[in-house]
Amino acid sequence: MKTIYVATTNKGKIKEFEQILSALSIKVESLQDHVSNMEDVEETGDTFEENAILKAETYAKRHQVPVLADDSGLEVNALDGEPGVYSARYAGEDKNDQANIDKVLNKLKGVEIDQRQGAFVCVMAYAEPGDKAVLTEGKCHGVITETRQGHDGFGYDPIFQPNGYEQTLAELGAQVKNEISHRRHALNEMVQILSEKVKVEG
Ligand SMILES: O=c1[nH]c(=O)c2ncn([C@@H]3O[C@H](COP(=O)(O)OP(=O)(O)OP(=O)(O)O)[C@@H](O)[C@H]3O)c2[nH]1
Ligand SMILES: [Mg+2]
Repeated sequence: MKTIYVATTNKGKIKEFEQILSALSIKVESLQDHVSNMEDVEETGDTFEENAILKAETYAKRHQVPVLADDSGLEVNALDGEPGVYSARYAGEDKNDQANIDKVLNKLKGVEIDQRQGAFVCVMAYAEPGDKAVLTEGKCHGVITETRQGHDGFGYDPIFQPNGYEQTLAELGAQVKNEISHRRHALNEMVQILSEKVKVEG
């Protein structure tokens, strides 16, 4: 199978892509390690789908390699789906995880635990140079805790407790997260599609 390049500027995501895909026996490389000038793609879409397509198709065309990219984020029911597509930049353009967490916790101050449901969403896009992207989606449902707990992972992991667990993703650690995460679910489906594609294309 040809090498697929994972295109993301987020170090936390790269680690998860590599761990999940190696468990699924797929070899990937980081596009950032392959090219010297991986400039960020501007995320001008209003939906995860639009931004995932933008990233995969633009990087594939720009660097002439097959690309996997995702657009992901946290949707909180009590905040009408915020931070959503703006998850990385919720508290400002400098993408500060700690400030983003503070903003969510402040907005949810006084909201009871049974009203703090939310989900991580991941839209995965695979594109070959010049072709339209193929998309899959994964979700991980849970609740937003009242305080930060744990140090693993990235983003909002310290305040997200997946359904069926008593700890946050940051406490549960990479092994558990990568079994149950939105990214894992989206990649499982994508790997199925890519293996069918290989069979058809020979
Ligand atoms: O706690 C978290 N655990 C996760 O598993 C997770 N997945 C996404 N997110 C949040 O959503 C943003 C993605 O935004 P995003 O898809 O635009 O990615 P990004 O800007 O970080 O990098 P790139 O891939 O676009 O280069 C991230 O920065 C995080 O704030 C997560 N938070
Ligand atoms: Mg981004």
